[in-house]
Amino acid sequence: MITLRGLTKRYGDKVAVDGLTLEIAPGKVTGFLGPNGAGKSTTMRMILGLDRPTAGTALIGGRAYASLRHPLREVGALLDAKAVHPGRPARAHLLAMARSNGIPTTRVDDVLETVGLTQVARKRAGSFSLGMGQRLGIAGALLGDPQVLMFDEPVNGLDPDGVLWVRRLMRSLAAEGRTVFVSSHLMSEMQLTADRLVVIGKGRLLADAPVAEVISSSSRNAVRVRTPQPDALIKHLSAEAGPPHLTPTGQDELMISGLPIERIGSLCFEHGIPLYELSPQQASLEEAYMELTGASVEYEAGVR
Ligand SMILES: Nc1ncnc2c1ncn2[C@@H]1O[C@H](COP(=O)(O)OP(=O)(O)OP(=O)(O)O)[C@@H](O)[C@H]1O
Repeated sequence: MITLRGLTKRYGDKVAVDGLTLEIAPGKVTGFLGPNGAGKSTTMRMILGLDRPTAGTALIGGRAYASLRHPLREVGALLDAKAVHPGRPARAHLLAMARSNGIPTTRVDDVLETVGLTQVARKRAGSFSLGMGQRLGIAGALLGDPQVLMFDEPVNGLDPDGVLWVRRLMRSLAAEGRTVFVSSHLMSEMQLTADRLVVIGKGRLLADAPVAEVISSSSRNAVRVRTPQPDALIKHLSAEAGPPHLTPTGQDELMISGLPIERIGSLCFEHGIPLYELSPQQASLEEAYMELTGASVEYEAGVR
């Protein structure tokens, strides 16, 4: 469990993280989303004691990182895969980490095997590709067999095979009852990997809910209706209290949002309007995310 209470970080006038209060529960993959500069890395750094909060607290299993005797056995993290001495072989890097945290050295070969780096364990980390570097970073996070794991953009640079492997790894770590907190900009990947989402913008909490709830709250959820009598349907829909939003998408086709599918079906039945299609159109996580964060995007490219 990770617990944040009023967690705040200011850099001069800039508020990077603004009063975050939330719990990241065990047994789940919690995705951490937000536009560039939203404060995700700063939040993770404060949880790991790498940045000092201006106000508030961040606790791991009820304790501050600084008070953990063997931190790697409590929390494993991949923040920056490049933060490895380039001249040091992968195995030596992990051995040094293990020794400084009272972790048996047999774990080193176990995690090298888990991440698929056994064959290249004696090669210098500096010679690794981006994807191999990510795998080494993940090996470091897993080394102490911790209950809490945090990954900042873990699939960055991985090929499709690697992306699938990371997804399965996150799911299996959560299934073992661990707390898995992972940031990403890849919405389709998060939709497949996460149980729950924490979305922030300009340092503030925008959403903290199960993935399905974040998606269902989007106004992009709609119902597609095909009927030979669209005008009759439009007339009856307009008479509804709180009229729905209608978009004609073809000669005999309408997209309707803001009215339950059951009500649309009943209206058609009551007024004898034939239906050729009545189907829910679910918003993607990407659409829901864009809607949530629209007002919080800090670095926006000009439209060309
Ligand atoms: N050491 C620092 N000094 C000053 N400002 C900082 C520092 N570190 C971060 N910031 C600012 O704090 C804000 C949050 O940055 P942070 O890196 O946490 O965002 P992020 O959500 O991780 O972004 P990205 O998705 O681009 O990685 C940004 O505006 C950033 O410029």
